[in-house]
Amino acid sequence: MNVLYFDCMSGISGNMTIGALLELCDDQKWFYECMLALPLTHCTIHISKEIRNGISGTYFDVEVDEEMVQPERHLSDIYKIIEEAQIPEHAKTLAKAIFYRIAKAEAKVHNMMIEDVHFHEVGAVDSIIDIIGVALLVDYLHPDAIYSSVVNDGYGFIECAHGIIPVPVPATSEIFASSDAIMRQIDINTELVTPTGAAIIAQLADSYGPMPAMKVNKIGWGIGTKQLKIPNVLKVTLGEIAQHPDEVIIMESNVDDCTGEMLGFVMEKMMHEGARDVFFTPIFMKKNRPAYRITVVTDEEHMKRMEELLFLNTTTIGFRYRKEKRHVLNREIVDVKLPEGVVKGKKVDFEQESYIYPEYESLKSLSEETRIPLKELYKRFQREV
Ligand SMILES: O=C([S-])c1cc(C(=O)S)c[n+]([C@@H]2O[C@H](COP(=O)(O)O)[C@@H](O)[C@H]2O)c1
Ligand code: NI
Repeated sequence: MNVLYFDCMSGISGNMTIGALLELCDDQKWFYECMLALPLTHCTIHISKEIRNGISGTYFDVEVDEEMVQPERHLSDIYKIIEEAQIPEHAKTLAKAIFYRIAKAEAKVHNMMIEDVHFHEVGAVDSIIDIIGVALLVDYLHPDAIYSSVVNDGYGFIECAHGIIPVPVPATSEIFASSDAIMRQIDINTELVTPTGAAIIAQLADSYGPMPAMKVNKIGWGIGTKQLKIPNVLKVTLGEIAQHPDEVIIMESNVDDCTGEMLGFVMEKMMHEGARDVFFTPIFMKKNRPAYRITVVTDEEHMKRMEELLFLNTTTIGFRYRKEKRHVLNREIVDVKLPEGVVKGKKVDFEQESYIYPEYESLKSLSEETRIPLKELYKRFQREV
């Protein structure tokens, strides 16, 4: 599974993200062409190599012609620009979702309706270019998952169109408050996370924490505008990890009046009709009744059918359900040759090791064919892998 890991040691902004992601692309020509085709005028894109504390990276900057007054833009105007851009549909959806986060936060901070928010700095031409650019690059790199470090912001005050405002700036705080993002303040007396940067990471990151174990393939450094005592860089790592994040639905019901035959029957039906797993746990219910908890592991697609099977085939009159995250290892079915025949095995990789486990049905068939006991074939299988 290909992943991107954002190390937001010096916070995050739109231009730092573009700089870092550009360094991860083998070919950048298509990116310039898409950006130049955007329906925005009186601005020039500059891409250069710069150094912060000895670390070289890509500095992406949009120079806006100050002489030309840009129109005041609402969210609907920005959506129109995104819609008209010659970019893939997925990049458009992503760019709109990032802008929506900013608009929602601005509306909350300034006590306005989202439709009435008009963008001055956040939402000016450079932010539009930054956000569309980020969406394009993420679409191009199409990672299976994106993780982030805890996002560092500074402290103190900064001056912007509103006057002097505290750091983290109100829009950034709001964006984080309405997402799962995890942030902290570090000992740097300025803004490290811009509202655009906050909206990008809040939209992209699946989770926050230290970098997971991965095979590192490439590193991109995005340079921040300010000179700080720490390196003002965003480090994005492109890597591969063996785990695959996934979501399942867990349905549960406690029954004290269901026979063993009914339970066995419903389990068979559910497994046949797409449940990932069904199991029973002995429990003691109210009124000291020995009973069973029925647990069904399923997905969105099969949940409705599982509900029908549960109500039709057991005595239950209700169930609880929840979504749970899970991590599974990537797996591949392989043939393992034994002197007696071929057995199918499940091959999984974890960190530097590979493991192969026999597929029971395949082992059972060979045992029936050869009359060699299953446990003996199991031992022979282990010797071959
Ligand atoms: O323009 C507006 S409304 C604005 C609001 C806020 C709030 O926190 S509210 C902050 N700022 C500052 O503008 C610059 C540019 O931000 P980008 O995200 O476009 O890079 C930045 O310093 C913000 O803190 C502007
Ligand atoms: Ni504002």
